[in-house]
Amino acid sequence: MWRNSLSFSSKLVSTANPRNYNYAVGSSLFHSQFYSAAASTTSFASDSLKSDPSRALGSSFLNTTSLSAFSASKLKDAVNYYGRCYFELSKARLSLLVVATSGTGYILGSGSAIDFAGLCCTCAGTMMVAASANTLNQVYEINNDALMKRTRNRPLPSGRLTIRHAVTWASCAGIAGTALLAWKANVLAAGLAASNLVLYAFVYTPLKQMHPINTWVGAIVGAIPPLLGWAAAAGEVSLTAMILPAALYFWQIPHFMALAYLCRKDYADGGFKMFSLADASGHRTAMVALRNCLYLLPLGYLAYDWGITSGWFCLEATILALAISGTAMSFCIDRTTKSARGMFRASLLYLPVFMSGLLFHRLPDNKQYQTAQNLLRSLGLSSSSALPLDGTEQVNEQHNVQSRKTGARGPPVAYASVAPFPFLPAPTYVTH
Ligand SMILES: CC(C)=CCC/C(C)=C/CC/C(C)=C/COP(=O)(O)OP(=O)(O)O
Repeated sequence: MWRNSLSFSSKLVSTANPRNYNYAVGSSLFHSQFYSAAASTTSFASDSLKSDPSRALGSSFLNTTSLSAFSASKLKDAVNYYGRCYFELSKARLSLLVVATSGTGYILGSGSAIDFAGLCCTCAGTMMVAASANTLNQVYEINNDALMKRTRNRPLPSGRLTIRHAVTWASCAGIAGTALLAWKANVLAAGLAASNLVLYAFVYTPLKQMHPINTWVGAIVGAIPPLLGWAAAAGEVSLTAMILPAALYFWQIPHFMALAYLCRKDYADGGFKMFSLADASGHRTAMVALRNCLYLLPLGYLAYDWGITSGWFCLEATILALAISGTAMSFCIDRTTKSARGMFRASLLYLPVFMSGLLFHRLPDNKQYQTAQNLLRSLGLSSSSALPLDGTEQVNEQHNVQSRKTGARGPPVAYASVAPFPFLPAPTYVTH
């Protein structure tokens, strides 16, 4: 199917390109300069020039008589041209958001001292792998993108770049990004990035044309980068690493439900099987969005309870989740473009505010450590072998022992979190 799509796509590029190419860049300064310089200095067929200017660029470089014709300004134009294409192929804004989630995951997974060189390498590696994944997504969807208003001017459907060029770019970026993560972070982070690329480009992307479940698979793809960031910093993933991935997973459902509702005609034209297309009234779409907004409610509390943030974050994240749930509720009641747009805008606000709050109220590592210790002990699991104590923690441990002797209990919130269910007897807070 992948191969069929590629060969079909290349036919589409070669037959439809001249018109699209002229439409896309025909009026640009670059096009006129580049075309005349290349055409006058090489015997290259104008068809191939139109289908991919890079061929003409390469050919002209090989031709010594044409070298002088290529002035610095034309080179600059070519750099701008391809820079723009790579920017669009990479869906740079989306990739930057992915990098932000990965960077936040890195900081949360760091100890009290953040390794800034490691953070930069993790962000750069994530950016490259995300750019590669997004390019492969566009290679696969070239025919569908050509049919949608939102996407028809992308570099491939508009004919500004060939498939081969895009695949080469995706391969270089993907391999370089994964290697950087393996080299400067660890194999776990590199493995998560590479698996996520496969999940996005080879599972989610074909699923978009097959089944509405694609949105949930896409939500997993979006949730992995913060886990990757945590793994890059901590060298492992744990339950406490799951707060931001969980937020991203649940957040994406209302975000994409709103988008799929607002652009449903476009998605139908493109041949995508979005959830909203099989739901003419929009009722189920709105209910799914609301349900997932409500799942965001306990995350602030869990971040506090697991010792990742202070109690302020619990309060702020709960208010934030209530706000986005409110917009989802109004979309449920009044299924109009206006209310769907309201939910979409709220989703755009939610993520940066949630991540900023996480970073702002983040607790130093030893507090997280203490909470993990308490959690394990409360569950009757000895943590001493798995988590050796350092000097500071030994002081805290002595304090805990003292508390045990005096019968002092742990904080009520932490206590509540380890009670199995309200109807079961609560466990003793401190066990040995
Ligand atoms: C490290 C790594 C590999 C990260 C990748 C992260 C990534 C690409 C997340 C995007 C998640 C997602 C479902 C986007 C929508 O794509 P879409 O295909 O629906 O968007 P479109 O309709 O605009 O093409």
